[in-house]
Amino acid sequence: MSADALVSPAAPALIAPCSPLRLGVLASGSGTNFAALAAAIANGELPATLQVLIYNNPKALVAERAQQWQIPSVLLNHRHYNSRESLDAAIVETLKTYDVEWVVMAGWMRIVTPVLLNAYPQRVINLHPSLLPSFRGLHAVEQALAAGVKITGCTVHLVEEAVDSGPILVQAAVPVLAEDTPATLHARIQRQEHHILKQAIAHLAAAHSLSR
Ligand SMILES: Nc1nc2c(c(=O)[nH]1)N[C@@H](CN(C=O)c1ccc(C(=O)N[C@@H](CCC(=O)O)C(=O)O)cc1)CN2
Ligand SMILES: NCC(=O)N[C@@H]1O[C@H](COP(=O)([O-])[O-])[C@@H](O)[C@H]1O
Repeated sequence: MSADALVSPAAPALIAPCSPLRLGVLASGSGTNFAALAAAIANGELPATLQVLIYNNPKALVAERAQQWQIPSVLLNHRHYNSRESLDAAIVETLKTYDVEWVVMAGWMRIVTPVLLNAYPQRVINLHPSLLPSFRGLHAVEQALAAGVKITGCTVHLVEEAVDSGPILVQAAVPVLAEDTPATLHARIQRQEHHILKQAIAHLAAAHSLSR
C-alpha cells in the first residue's frame, strides 16, 4: 500500500479488445488528469480516443497540454454566453462536431444543465476531489481540512443535474496528514485521481463493448 493512499486501486488492467470510446474532455485547470488520460491512451492502456478538449479559461494550462498531445482544443468561456443553457448548447455542438460519445469533466468548474445532460444521457462523468457524498461542490479539499477528517479521497461519478450526486463509479481514499495544506493534500489526492479516472474509463469501455 503506497504512502499516498489507504486504498490504492490497482492500475486499470488491459481489457478485451473493443472499439475505442470516443471521449471529449471538459477542463478548466492545470490539466494533469487530461495528461494522464492522453498518456494512458498513447501507451495502449485505455481503449479510447481523445476527440477534443473543451476548456473554459483562456489561461488554463490544460490548453497547452492538448497542444503538446496534438489533440484539438476549443475555448468556450462562460463569460461569452448569457446563460448556462447557451454555454451548454455550444458545448454540445462542439462535442457532436468531434464525434464524441462520452464526456469527461476533469476540473470543469461550471454547473451544467439538462441541455448537455439530455444530449449525453448517462454518458457524462465527473472527477471530484473528495469521497462523495462528503464535501460536494467547490473547494472540496479545503472543506475536508476544515472538517478535520483523517481520511478523504476522490470520486468518479456519473453526472446528474443535482451537483456531485450522481451514481458513484470509482473512489480512492487518501490519508490527511497533520501538516497538510490545501496544496499538499490536493497533490496527494490528484495522484489517486489519475488512477481512478483511468479505471473508470476502462470499466466503461469494457461495459460499452459488451453492449455493442
Ligand atoms: N449539473 C451538474 N453540473 C456539474 C456537476 C454535477 O454533478 N452536476 N459536477 C461539477 C464539478 N464540480 C465539482 O466536482 C463543481 C464545479 C463547479 C461548481 C460551481 O458551483 N460552479 C459555479 C462557478 C464557480 C466558478 O466559476 O469559480 C457555478 O457554476 O456557478 C460546483 C461543483 C461540474 N458541473
Ligand atoms: N469540483 C470540481 C473539482 O474541484 N475538480 C477538480 O479539479 C482538479 C483538476 O485538476 P487537473 O486540471 O490537474 O486535472 C481535480 O483535482 C478535480 O478533482
